Amino acid sequence: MSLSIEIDLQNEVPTLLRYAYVEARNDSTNRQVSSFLWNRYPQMATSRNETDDWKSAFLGYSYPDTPFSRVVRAPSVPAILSGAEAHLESVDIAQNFNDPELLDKSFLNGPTNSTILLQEHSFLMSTFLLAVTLALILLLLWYPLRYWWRCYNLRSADDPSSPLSHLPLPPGSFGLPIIGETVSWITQGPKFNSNRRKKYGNVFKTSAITLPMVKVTGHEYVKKVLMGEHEEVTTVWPKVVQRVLGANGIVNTVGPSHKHKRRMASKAFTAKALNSYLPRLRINAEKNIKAMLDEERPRAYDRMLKLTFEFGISALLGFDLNSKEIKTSYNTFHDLVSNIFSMPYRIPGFGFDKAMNARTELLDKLQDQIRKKKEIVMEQLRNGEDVNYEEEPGALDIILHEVLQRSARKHECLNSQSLNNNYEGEVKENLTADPPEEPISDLALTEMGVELMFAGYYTSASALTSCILELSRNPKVFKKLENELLKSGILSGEDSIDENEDARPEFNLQAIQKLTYMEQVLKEAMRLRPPVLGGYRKAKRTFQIGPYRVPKGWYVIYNIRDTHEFEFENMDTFDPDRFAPGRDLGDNYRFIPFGGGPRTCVGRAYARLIIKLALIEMFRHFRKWELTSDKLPRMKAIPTLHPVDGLPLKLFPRERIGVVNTT
Ligand code: HEM
Repeated sequence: MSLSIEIDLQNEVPTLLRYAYVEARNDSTNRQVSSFLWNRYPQMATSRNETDDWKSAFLGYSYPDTPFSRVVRAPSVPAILSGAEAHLESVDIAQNFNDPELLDKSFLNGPTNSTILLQEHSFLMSTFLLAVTLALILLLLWYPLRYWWRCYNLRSADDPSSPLSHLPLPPGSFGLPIIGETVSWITQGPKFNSNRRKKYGNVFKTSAITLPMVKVTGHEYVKKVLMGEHEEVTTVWPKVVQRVLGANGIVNTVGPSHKHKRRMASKAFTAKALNSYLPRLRINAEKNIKAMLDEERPRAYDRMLKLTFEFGISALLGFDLNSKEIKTSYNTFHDLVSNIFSMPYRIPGFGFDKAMNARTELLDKLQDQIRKKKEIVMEQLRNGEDVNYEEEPGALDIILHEVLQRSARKHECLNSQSLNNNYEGEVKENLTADPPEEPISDLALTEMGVELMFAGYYTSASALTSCILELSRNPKVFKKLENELLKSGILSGEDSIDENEDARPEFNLQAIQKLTYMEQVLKEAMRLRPPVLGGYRKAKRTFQIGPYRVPKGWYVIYNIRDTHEFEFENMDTFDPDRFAPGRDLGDNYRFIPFGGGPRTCVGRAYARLIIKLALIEMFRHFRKWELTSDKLPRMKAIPTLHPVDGLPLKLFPRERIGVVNTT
């Protein structure tokens, strides 16, 4: 009992102070005390008015409209006041007012130990009770919630019009209500798939981010999904990817328009086009690999990112930027790519917002360039000229040329007005061709430029880093590749390739394509560590996969890494001879680092070229490289597979660049 009185008094200190204050103010001789109290304990009333209310209330007045007066009229107040009075009687107010310390003691005494204990206990007790209540509620709701979640997902699988509705759904679990298996997916990494594959097989259902989906592994099922593009499935990238890359490029376009854009883009990756990129790429490769010599702690992945980015700027976009401009655009692209798999909530300063800001900045710059390029191409077309490969066009220039040329041919309106001023509208009006070819607008070309960069430089840097990693761990493979390069004559040649253009004979696409062992090494690196782990699709209609049905509207994810694991024995052994000429791989869909079917990677020939070029430069400059740690680096899958530490290397430069010591 006594404890509770103490608590009351403690809790009511402000009341006591108010009481004292009112008392003091009532007494005209005690004005001094009153102002002292006001200054010292301003917290006792939020305003003088409030105190006046209190005073009035205490004296028996009431102001019905003031909240304070309502408090005063509360039934507990008289009791508090009498408690306060009782307390004050034992305190000589007038005396204590002159002694602040005493006043503190009288009014603001801290709670006794037992009071604190009781307060802590009561806090713990109420937390405990709250937790128990919540647990009970959850327990009661658990089974109904799970049942609802199951029904909700099963309802989404209903497609009565489908002749396949009698087939069972793939095995698997929808996980926890609402969040599904999202948490396990994020936390378990590759084990998420492998554990479930062991349990359910190569086709299983799951649910993540509230969406029911089917995950597919193995050449048979993956082929079915990839070949079903446009008919049974359609590509659907996550929302943020869609927004950041835009709806007009290749990646997010579907149907005939997609086919048309791919056809245009593929012109930029013919042998002729690739050969025309080579001189620029070689200079860039040499500059970047050489720069590693000056670095205190060179990291392979970081350098390869810079290198593939610069490759992209010059060969894909066809820009000639100075080092400052390259650095600025590198940072902007980095913001775009590294945040492209963020949560779809645009909050200033967070991932999605950063990626969108980067998009706006890049589109602004690119659109300007495209307008200028367009004028040049228009002039060439008017003069009846084809792409001038001597002038080292970028992939985007070649695509632009193709787009404008086709449009001009098709509509027989090669006059500057129609193409310059209202290109999109003009073509739309006259469109009668079969299959329909959507006009490719400036925006579409701009978005294609951004997406070629996006799709190209992180992926290639990832594959290159895996090659470098495995070559450092497999000296025999290193030696064999070195010998191949030596025999080809590609390694010879002095330092400055731009000044000694003929120093390395036959340095062209065909010569690089003859490096079969290098191709094997690259394939094996991408088998073991595919840069892209899989792809997203959505079922356009209910379709069959194995003995199961995939319902219309469900998401389908095909697994690249898991397919390699399933299809190849000794997944973790690095053995380029798996891909030796004459070794029959069987079905093409057993090895799918570039995907397959109508959505197969558009830039794969370019990617293989730049990776090989960079490796050649590595061999020209270094007789050996080693990892700085004995342990394999930890890998991260987003945005593409890469070592978290950037893969620091110890480099062993060659005495003379390009000269291999064969002893
Ligand atoms: C080693 C490097 C690369 C790898 C491993 C890779 C992998 C892939 C994969 C797996 C896909 C299919 C995605 C899907 O099925 O949804 C793809 C698509 C694509 N890739 Fe690559 N890629 C690489 C380099 C490049 C480069 C250098 C470019 C451009 C120059 C590029 C441009 C594209 C484009 C535009 C698509 C979308 C195709 C479409 O939707 O029709 N990729 N890539």
